[in-house]
Amino acid sequence: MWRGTDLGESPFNAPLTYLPNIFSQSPNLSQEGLSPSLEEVHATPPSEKMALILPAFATLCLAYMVTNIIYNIFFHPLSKLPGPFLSKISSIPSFYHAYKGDRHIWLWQQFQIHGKKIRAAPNLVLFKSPNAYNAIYSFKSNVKRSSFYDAWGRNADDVNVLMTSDVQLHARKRRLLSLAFTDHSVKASSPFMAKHIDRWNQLLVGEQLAKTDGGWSEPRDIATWANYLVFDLLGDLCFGADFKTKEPGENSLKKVVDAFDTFVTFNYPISKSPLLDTLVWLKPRGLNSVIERLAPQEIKDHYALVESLVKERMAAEEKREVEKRPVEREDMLHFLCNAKDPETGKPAFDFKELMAEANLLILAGSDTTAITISTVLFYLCHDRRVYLKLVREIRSTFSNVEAIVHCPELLNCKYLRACIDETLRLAPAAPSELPREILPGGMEIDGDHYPQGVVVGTPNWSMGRNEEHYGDAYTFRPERWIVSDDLDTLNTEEEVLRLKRGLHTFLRGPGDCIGQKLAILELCMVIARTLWRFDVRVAPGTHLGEGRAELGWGQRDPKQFMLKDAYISMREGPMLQFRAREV
Ligand code: HEM
Repeated sequence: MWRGTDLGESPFNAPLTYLPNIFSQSPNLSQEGLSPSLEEVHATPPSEKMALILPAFATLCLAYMVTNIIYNIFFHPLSKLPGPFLSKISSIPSFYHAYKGDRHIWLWQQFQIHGKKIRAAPNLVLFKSPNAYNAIYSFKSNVKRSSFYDAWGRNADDVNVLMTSDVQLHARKRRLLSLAFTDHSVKASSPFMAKHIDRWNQLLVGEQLAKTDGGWSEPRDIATWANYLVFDLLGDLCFGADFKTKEPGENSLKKVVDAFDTFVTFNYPISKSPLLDTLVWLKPRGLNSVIERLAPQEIKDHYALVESLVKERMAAEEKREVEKRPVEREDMLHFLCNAKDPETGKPAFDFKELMAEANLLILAGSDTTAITISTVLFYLCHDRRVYLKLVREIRSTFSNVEAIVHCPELLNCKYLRACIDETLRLAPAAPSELPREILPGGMEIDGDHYPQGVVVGTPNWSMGRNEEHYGDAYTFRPERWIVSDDLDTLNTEEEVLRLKRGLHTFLRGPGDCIGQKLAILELCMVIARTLWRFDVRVAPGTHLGEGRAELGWGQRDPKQFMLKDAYISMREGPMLQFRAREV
């Protein structure tokens, strides 16, 4: 393919904000009659000046756009790549599908039409191949997070590890944050989890148990119920606060969960829009304060609450250290407050950094895990064979529910883990690509060279449905992740390793999910405790979350869970019922 010119050298790579500068520097424009001379402009009254300047400016913009389109179609380093025609010239299709929430489906359709790689926007190449995945996201990759991530920060102080695109700065932040994610801290989170899951289980069956038909509970929309469980759990785990959103009755914090979903759904199309660079430029120049002022009251209240919790805890931890008292709560905030920078021996985080990371943890950890709880339960309740096999594993491994904690028996429940992996393959918490920008020097992907400045990625929804890699890619079959010499489920170690090279829903490499061990523990405990106690079924007559014919190509199968793409996945359902287990 092409070798040579990096995108950074192209005048068309400049953000739209700099448009007037680019054109005012061109020596030919006034000679060509596109704009008036300086003398003419100075001699005319202001209203007439505007009458001259506006058409000239419009003409310049038009000329820029036409030139840009021609460049993108014929001369751009990505011009030979397959993909929808409109995407060659503009990010509008990408923006439109982000706005509709079906960008992951649109990308999947483009792979079906064009093959293993597509140009999804003028400067964006996406791949559907494990080799490309490993080239883009590994520790050796010559990439950084793209400007997509710059669209998400609240203000100049809100720079957390996820939004840091500078490679060295990210590595430093990451090293410090990982001090709070040790094996010890994950194990210490188990009692917090047990407490919240048990209460959640109680509420799921409610007072209805044995009163309604066959002892089944009222139908529960698991999307909402899982949101509340995880939000409460992370509140407790991160800040030592019980948000109580899962409890019945009024609670203003319940609205925070929805408000964050609204914020993500609003921000995602912006981060995929042709105006991204302009908006990112405007953010520190006033746009951030406008957005902050317009934010829903629930979000403002939530940040204020987190701020006071962090301040209180910092003071309490300092006091405890001075008084040399033992630790009262081993939660995330305890580990973050006490983390020391290994190079300086000083506290790893100041107040602002602590706020930024604490807010990220609750956001990054809540929606993702809640989505996966909903999706695991969806797939289990839509496949009786898998459901019964998993129930048998859980109930035969543990003689009582209290034993389901952070322990080798739980982490060795192979079928449980395989069900989670299979769910994350088909319904990833982040369904589209996690975009990375190529650094100076360019890089090889799938045998082709790509220059500096190109943005690349591998969309998770399409990767998980790669028939070349998985064969029966659309079937929910957890057995594919387990080595077995049983004749019905025969599977070799090599085959499992080969499959694992294609599935990285927690990402891989320098920016992988720092909370993945915590998330796996939480998912295992929620599913195992719930299925140990209850029989579960889809509420008769309900179909929430299922694929439907009217949704169109790629979304018709009722056995597949349908998501909306808002960088993280949005969803509804399933509607489930619970009753005390019969055996
Ligand atoms: C099923 C649950 C989860 C999934 C599928 C998941 C997935 C991911 C993915 C794909 C990324 C990379 C995002 C990107 O580069 O755009 C990520 C990053 C991250 N996740 Fe998770 N996550 C989960 C749960 C959690 C939990 C429970 C926490 C913490 C409480 C957490 C904290 C983070 C943080 C801090 C990052 C940024 C890491 C960095 O930039 O170095 N996640 N996660």
